[in-house]
Amino acid sequence: MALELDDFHFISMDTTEDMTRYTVGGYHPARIGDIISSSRKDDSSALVPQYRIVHKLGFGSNATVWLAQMTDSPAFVAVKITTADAASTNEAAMLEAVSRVRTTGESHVVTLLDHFTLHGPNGEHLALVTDVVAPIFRVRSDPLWCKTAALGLAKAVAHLHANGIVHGDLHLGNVGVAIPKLAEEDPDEIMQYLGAYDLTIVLTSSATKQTSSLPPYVVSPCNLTSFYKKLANSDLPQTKLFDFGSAHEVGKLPQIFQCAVEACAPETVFARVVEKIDNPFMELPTDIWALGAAIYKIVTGSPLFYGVGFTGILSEMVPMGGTLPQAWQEWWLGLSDVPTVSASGADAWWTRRRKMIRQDCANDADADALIALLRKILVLDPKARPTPEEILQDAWFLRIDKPTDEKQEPVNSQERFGSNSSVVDVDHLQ
Ligand SMILES: Nc1ncnc2c1ncn2[C@@H]1O[C@H](COP(=O)(O)OP(=O)(O)OP(=O)(O)O)[C@@H](O)[C@H]1O
Repeated sequence: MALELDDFHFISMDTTEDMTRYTVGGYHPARIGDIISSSRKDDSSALVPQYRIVHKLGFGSNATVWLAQMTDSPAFVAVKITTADAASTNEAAMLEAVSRVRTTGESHVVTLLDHFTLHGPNGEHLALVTDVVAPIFRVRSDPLWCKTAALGLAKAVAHLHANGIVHGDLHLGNVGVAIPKLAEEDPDEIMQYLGAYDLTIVLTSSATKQTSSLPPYVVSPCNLTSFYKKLANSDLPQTKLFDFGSAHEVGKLPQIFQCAVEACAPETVFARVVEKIDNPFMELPTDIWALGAAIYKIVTGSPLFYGVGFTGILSEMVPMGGTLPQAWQEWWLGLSDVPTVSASGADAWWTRRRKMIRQDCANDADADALIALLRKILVLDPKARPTPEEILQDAWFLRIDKPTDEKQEPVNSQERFGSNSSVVDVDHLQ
């Protein structure tokens, strides 16, 4: 298929990156088969590791991410190439800081294997080489699988926080699961399994606009989901947290502020929406709220809040907590038609959610334990939220339940998503 650049922005933004960002300061115009390294392309130094791009893994607002192989090894890696404007982020430094201190047991953060500056027509980009993961949301499975995935994510947060690092953009779009058997598979068979490339040719309306800033085509990300399922079979997942583009040391501001609607902590939304602070402080408890929202979504498959956007989300958050921080009183009382904030109102909120949560838990007791944990985490006062260690010791994580066949009423879409079911995926506040 060939599209003119002017059409592209509207047609294919969901499956590929925004084409208008292929400009100076934007994405690097990578192509399948490109060999990239820290040196310029004409420097053939054998000592510098080189990576051949073989497929697309994904894209975000700050980067495209590619499946690649080292030229001297068949092993697959992920190469994240940032936009030139985002090249100065401290993502590599944050990942290095996290990797420096080893965890006991398996790691739940992607491993930084290499990083370098890539020179291209749109500027200098940061290239980060890590292990390849499968998207957690697409591969989620039964209740024990989900609990294991949630436990891994809590361990990742514990590891970061023990090292004084706030992730800052913790949502399921930034969480994957390791594909440990990837290295054992025949690379040719893997490529066969990923199937044909879905390419869209980029043709500008006039020849003068066809600059080297543009790639010759854009490619849709490959589908690792069925491949992961084939390899993992019934194995329990090893969760891996990635995208450290908003990560920062405790007490410092992130270089890039962005927060997914479904994971943004109340104090951050309040600072942005009510206090109009452009780059609010995001401290450790903001990650804890996001962890609670992520656990909710891993288990239920649905976001905590749906289709309400940043302005509506605050009034959704208040009734579920049951108490109102002092600093919020004036704002809350200034709104019209708001309910009285009370503990019984919060009980009623969680009772309404219970049916949906129960649907994806092993049994009634498992669902009740999860709700008790979520109610400890999802509180408006950041200081009242538990630490990752307390979360890891929580009764819900300590129990392994066998699914029972207690009969469940099916959940309808109104109960799953609420009445605002119009927004589909991760929406960011930037
Ligand atoms: N290690 C990896 N293995 C497999 N896929 C990955 C990996 N890292 C990233 N991806 C894919 O690429 C996408 C974009 O990556 P990432 O979130 O790091 O980019 P970003 O531009 O920083 O995102 P954002 O829009 O949140 O700023 C991810 O959503 C995921 O689908």
